[in-house]
Parts: sequence; structure tokens; C-alpha cells
Amino acid sequence: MSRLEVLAVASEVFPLVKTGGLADVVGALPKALAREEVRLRTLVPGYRPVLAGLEGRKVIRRFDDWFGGPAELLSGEADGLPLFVLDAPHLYDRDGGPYADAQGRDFGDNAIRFAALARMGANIAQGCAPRYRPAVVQTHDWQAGLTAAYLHFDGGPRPGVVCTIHNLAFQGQFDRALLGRLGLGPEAFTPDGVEYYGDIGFLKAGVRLADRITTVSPTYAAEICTPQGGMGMDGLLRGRADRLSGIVNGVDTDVWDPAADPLIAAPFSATDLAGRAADKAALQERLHLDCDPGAPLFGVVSRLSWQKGVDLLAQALPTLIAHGGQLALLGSGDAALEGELLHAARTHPGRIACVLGYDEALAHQIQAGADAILVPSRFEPCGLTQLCAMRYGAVPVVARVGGLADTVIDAAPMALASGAATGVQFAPVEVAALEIALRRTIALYRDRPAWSRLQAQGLQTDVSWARPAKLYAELFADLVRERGG
Ligand SMILES: Nc1ncnc2c1ncn2[C@@H]1O[C@H](COP(=O)(O)OP(=O)(O)O[C@H]2O[C@H](CO)[C@@H](O)[C@H](O)[C@H]2O)[C@@H](O)[C@H]1O
Repeated sequence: MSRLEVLAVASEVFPLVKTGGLADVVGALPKALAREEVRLRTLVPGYRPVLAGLEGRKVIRRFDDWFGGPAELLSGEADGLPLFVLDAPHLYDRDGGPYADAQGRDFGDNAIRFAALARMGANIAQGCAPRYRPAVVQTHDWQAGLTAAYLHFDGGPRPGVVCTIHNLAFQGQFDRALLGRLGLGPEAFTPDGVEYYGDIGFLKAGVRLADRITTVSPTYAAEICTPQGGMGMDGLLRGRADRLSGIVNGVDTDVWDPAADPLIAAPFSATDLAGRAADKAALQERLHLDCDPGAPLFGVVSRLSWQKGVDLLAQALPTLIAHGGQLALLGSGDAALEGELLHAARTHPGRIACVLGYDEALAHQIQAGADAILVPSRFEPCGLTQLCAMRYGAVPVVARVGGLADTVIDAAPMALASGAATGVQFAPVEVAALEIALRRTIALYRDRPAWSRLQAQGLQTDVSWARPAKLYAELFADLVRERGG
């Protein structure tokens, strides 16, 4: 089998720049796909941490004016990942995060910043990097969506294009007046092009013009074809349903390895969970929770947004407390919700701890020390924290939506008796159902044999990238065959 060359275009990549699960996936896929004879090289924007982490930096091309300023296309590596980097200081050399300033306000020129990235993706796909001709381009989320449009409207030979949706809630919708500045002609502004409800739709362009569309679980792939889950794009997605598929994410089992995790207090493994008690104690101590080994300790690691349903959890906290539970929450996002959670922590000292902010080490410590990980999302394309939970012997308690429905097997009596169950699911995604799930989980926790079975089954579940990587490799190979490659 000869190696298949794939160019990924993405706005985040772990470990250099991450605001959420997108970065984890973009960072883990190249390693996983290398085992499947697919060579994935990723184009990312030259944000400060990306340039600082780039090794073996080489300038491939220079541009005097790339969307309003000079730019360079660089190649190099970071943490073993082969990268292309678009170094355009006028677009990416800024304080703040990848999308917003230090105060959390979206940059006003995000349309230009990510059109510049997508245009470079298209140029590389067309051969602008010497001796590099990818057979497939994989674009991640709206930030890379226009790549498909540039390739389509340029005409001429092009690789196959796969548009991967990690979250349909973020669509990249911008004023039509920008069309010319994005380098697109009026012919592109049609329903079969980039037009989207009278604006320009970056993700829409990808969904309309890519050869294949993937998302990160089969259930989410089905949900986004419905008016309830389609966020305005369901009609288009239904029309392209034969091109759409869902591949469940994995987790990087080197980064998430409880037996060799330098960030946790005590290592443990699937066959010897003894260290978990020390991890629980260390977590309780670090977060000033009562040092009670018998209290069921729930953990949450999440962006705090409507999607994640943490507001429902805030309302269900009296139930959690009344049944003897504790909560360790790490998250950041919605300011009102942050305030509500801090208030709950002040009201229940020793029982509820909330850390606001982004903290990779604490995320690992919560996975290792919590008894259960809560994911009460209103929608969830895949979700990674429930997968990490299974790998770390924490029992996932999840809303029955999207990838959560696909990855956790509910502890219904038969599933528990047969040893198949790995966690607790609840539906509908409402406070009352969440409260029932909390009570069920605490009852299961107090039934030690049942709890051990849940933990053991989760620990045995393969949450690695091995299977998903095979599915991506098949999809890429299939696309190349279809295009006569
Ligand atoms: N405050 C914090 N501190 C430290 N770490 C934190 C953190 N908040 C979140 N994280 C970490 O960020 C990642 C979040 O990934 P998720 O998949 O759960 O959600 P996200 O909605 O960002 O991703 C979107 O893309 C991914 C990838 O496809 C889909 O799984 C998902 O459903 C979709 O919404 C996890 O690795 C988690 O540990």
C-alpha cells in the first residue's frame, strides 16, 4: 500500500493552541493515521504560541500582500507533528486567543483571518509548496470551510475535499459586502456556492462544495439532518446525506494514560486501581473539598456554554448535595454561569469546588480523582471528556445526545448484569432527568460490585484512535478512488 498524502487545514492544534476538543482531534489524528499509511500534514495560523513551538522552521514561500500584509508560508514540526504555518503578523500576531481578544471579544476581522488561512490551504492543495501534492484536503470546522470554495471556483485540477464538522453551532457567517475582500467573485454568491441566508457562510461553503462531509459521531450526523439539530443547515445536509458520515473521535492514549500521567498524584491502571484513592484525596485537598473517601465525587471539565448544559447542573446541585455528593468543576466561558457556580461553591464549602479558567493539569487530576464525570450537554457532536473518563476509571454520566449516546452504555439492569454497561445516560436533557441520573449514579456508587463492574467495563473500552483512524483512512482512500486517483 502506498502512502496517502492528506493536507489538514485547521485553526487549532494541540499542544500548541487549544480552546477545545477541535485541537485535540487535529493534534491526535496525524499520529493515528500514520499507522494507516496516511501522512497528514496540517496548515495552521501563525499565532504566537505556534511560531514559538515550531521546530526546523523553513520558509517555503513569501507573499508581499496576503489579505492586507506581508506573509510567509513556513514548514516545520511541533511535537512530531508535520506542520505548515501561515505566518501573517497583521492577522495572527495578537494578544488574546485564536478568535477573540484578551477580554473575550471576537476579533472584528475574523472573516479575513480565516479566509486567509483557507486560501492558503487551497494554494497548497494546488501545488504552491514544492514537491507537495496532497491527494485529499481535510478542512476542520468553519475556519477552514472556504478552502472548498476557493478550489471549486478556481477550477482546474484539485484534490478530493473532506469537510469535517466538529460543532455545527459555529458556522462562520459574515456580511456579503466582504465577498471581494475574501477574493471571491460574484459567481460564488449563490445557494450552490457561499451564499447563506443572504450572508457568506464559511461552513456552509464547505458543506455544499466538499466531496465528503464528516462529523464526529453517527448520531450527531443524523441529528444535524433534522430541523431540531440542523441549526439552519439541515436542508442542505439532508440533500447531501449520501456524502455525510459520522466517525467517533478517539483520545490520545499517550496524553491520557493513567499509568504514566505526570500530572496526577498517583498512577494506576486498568488492572490495579489502587492509586485512584490517592488521586481522589489529592483532588479533594487541592480543591478544599471535605477529605471524605466515601463521598461520591462528581467531576466536570467543560467550556461553560449553553451547549454543555452546565446551567442545568447548577439547578440540580441541591439534589447532588442532599444525597451526599461532592462536585469538582473546571471550566470557563459564560460569565453569568461562572457567577452562579461560584455562588454555589461559596454556599456549599467543602462540597462544591469551582475553578474558573483553563488548566490542563487540573483536567487530568479531575479525571483521575473523580468517581464520575458529568456531561449534561444539550447537544454534543462527540465529546471527549466521557472518553477520558472511561480511560481513567471514572464513570461517565451523560445526556443521551450525539456522540454521548454513541459512546456510553447505560447501566440499565440488563446491561449491568451482562457487564456491558459503562455509565449512566439521561434523557430528555432537563433538570428533572438530570436529578434522577444523579440519584441513580449515587445509588450505583454505593453498590460496590455494580460500581466496580461499570469502572472495569469503561477501562476495557477502546477509546483510542485505532478504530477511528482506520475509518478515516478508508474514507480518504475511497474518495481518491472515486476521483480516479
Ligand atoms: N477549563 C478547561 N481546562 C482544561 N481543559 C479543558 C477545559 N475545558 C475543556 N477542556 C478540555 O477541552 C476538550 C473539550 O473537548 P470536547 O470534545 O468535550 O468539547 P468541545 O465542545 O470543545 O469540542 C467540539 O469538538 C470536539 C472534537 O471533535 C467534539 O468532541 C465536541 O463534541 C465538540 O463540541 C477536552 O480535552 C477537555 O478536557
